[in-house]
Amino acid sequence: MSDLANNMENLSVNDKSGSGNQTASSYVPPHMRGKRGGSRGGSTFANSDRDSGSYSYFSGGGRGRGGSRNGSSSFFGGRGGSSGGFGGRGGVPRGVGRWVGGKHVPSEVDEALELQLFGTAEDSSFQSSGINFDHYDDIPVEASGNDVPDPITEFTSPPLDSLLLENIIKARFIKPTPVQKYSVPIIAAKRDLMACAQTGSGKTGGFLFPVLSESFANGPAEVPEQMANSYIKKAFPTAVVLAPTRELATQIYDEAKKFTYRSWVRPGVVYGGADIGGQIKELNRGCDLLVATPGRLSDLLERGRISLCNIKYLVLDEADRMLDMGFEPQIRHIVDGCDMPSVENRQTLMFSATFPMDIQHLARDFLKDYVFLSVGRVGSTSENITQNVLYVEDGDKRSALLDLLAASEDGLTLIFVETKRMADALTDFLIMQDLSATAIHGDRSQSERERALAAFRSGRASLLVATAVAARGLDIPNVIHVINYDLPSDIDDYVHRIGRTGRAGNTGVATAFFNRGNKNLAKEMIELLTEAKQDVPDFLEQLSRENFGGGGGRGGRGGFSSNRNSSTRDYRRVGGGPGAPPGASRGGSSMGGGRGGGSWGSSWGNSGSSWGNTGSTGNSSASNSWW
Ligand SMILES: Nc1ncnc2c1ncn2[C@@H]1O[C@H](COP(=O)(O)OP(=O)(O)OP(=O)(O)O)[C@@H](O)[C@H]1O
Repeated sequence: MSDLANNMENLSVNDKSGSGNQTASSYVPPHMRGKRGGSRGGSTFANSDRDSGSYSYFSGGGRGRGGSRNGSSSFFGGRGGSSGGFGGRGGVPRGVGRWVGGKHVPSEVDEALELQLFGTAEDSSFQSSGINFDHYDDIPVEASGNDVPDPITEFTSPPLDSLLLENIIKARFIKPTPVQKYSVPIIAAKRDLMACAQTGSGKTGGFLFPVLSESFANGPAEVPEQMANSYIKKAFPTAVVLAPTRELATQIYDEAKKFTYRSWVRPGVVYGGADIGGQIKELNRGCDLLVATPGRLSDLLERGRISLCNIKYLVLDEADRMLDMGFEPQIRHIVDGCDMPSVENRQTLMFSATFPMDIQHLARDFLKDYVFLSVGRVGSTSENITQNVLYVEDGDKRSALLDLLAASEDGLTLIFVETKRMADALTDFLIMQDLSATAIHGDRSQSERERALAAFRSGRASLLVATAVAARGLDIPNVIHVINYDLPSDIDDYVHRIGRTGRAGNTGVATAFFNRGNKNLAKEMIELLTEAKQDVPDFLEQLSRENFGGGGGRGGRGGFSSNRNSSTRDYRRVGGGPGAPPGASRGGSSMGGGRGGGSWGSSWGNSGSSWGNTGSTGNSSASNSWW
């Protein structure tokens, strides 16, 4: 158990003695009295931030991973600019190779760009430095479907393209993670894939490696003649990766920049909330692998700036989220309502750490004869994460939080709340306590979000208060603690949230504040904790018993049995096989609640009809207005 976990054992968060006078300028937690200026309080950051009157004044340009490393890199890595990823010299892109006469001609080595993309082994802001995936070998892997290819055991060329292998080595990836071991040969065998693997276990490489390896070896697809003569200049990507948030899209793009280094493949990224004109300009310079949020991609498709006619690979990252109610119409529009090749003529790849049965069922519309891959149990949490569940009444949460933070080791702490308003209020409160906090949520502008994330990644703000917008996919090294100040209503969201720590073989701590308001989650929390070999507090058992018969189940999602065991496998193997009508397995829940059969059922018939109303931002306003 980590020191933090030990420290927390001594906490009594219901001890009201420490919670009085919360509005005083500086709260002193019980065990810190007489020790002010501990690990967090009194940082120069906090002071300067308060002087500025608001937590939003962070200058960009942190050294964190992802889009924020270059400050400007979230917009096509500053290609053509002086600082960003492929920054051009006199218009010649650095690190971009060519495909000439049926041959791949990699670009010259560019040491400065290499340093920017891959960092050094000593730089802890590059997560892959010194991590160890060895114990992942014990994790059970299940691959179901027809003729599943054997996994690879090492990164070698062949089967991987030699340039890709060089880039993998430059990234200091020593051996493939379990999901990568399987996904590489499955995708190389031209199979569709639904892959479920724990948070932080390398799913991004799981789709990038096989897609890029094939692309490097076989070159670009020809643009159809009638398209080439189009009046409007268009981009013709061969692979499109859809992600639910701008930050995740940017992060995937940054990973793609590493692994496409020196190759003919040019990655690009488009997302809402940013200047569309600048994005179109970048697309016009060429884009072979496009990472996009669905709303902005729909917008660019409508404007005729992108054609999907050459798509060989459609990737849905966080696929369950992408097919959830908010995004599904947009995805259907992109997939069925434009010029993307049919399911038979493209490969469709879905990745997530969670894959509820109802979403698996829906996903079959987009897949053909796919392999279902589960690494660990679908929706399980990593044993690398020590999970604590504390009983805290709503009114005691602030003081409990301060107690926890005071007991924390140095490092980054991510605090999840349910609403944007709460995110702002709690951040203000933390800053009032001289803590270095910032916030990320859907009401903040794109540049504010980027600055907040950059400040957090670089450690200038050690606390990030976030809504669910930061729950999925974000890969931030040194997050040592995730606190669910407010729990989500869906257990899968909890799984993704705590997965922001304990990534890539590292350890982390997750603490949840639980009270009667969360009792619908009690049963699934117990299952999850037990499965991950964590302590289950007595009050949770008691609340679960109280709630028994009260329609627990999947919280907001509902649909299938509340028993996680029955929803952690390939749905084709637990009844409701490919031939089953939609209602047969989706409506089979005895727990009721959740999606609400009526509206869910109706979305099947409405494919693509309502997408246009959801706007052009990265996130569907229909589904996430609270975050
Ligand atoms: N084979 C590998 N060797 C070393 N590091 C790796 C390897 N594959 C991935 N990583 C690193 O592990 C971290 C987590 O990877 P990634 O973000 O792809 O996880 P994920 O499974 O997509 O997580 P999430 O479910 O949260 O989206 C990243 O920092 C990545 O660079």
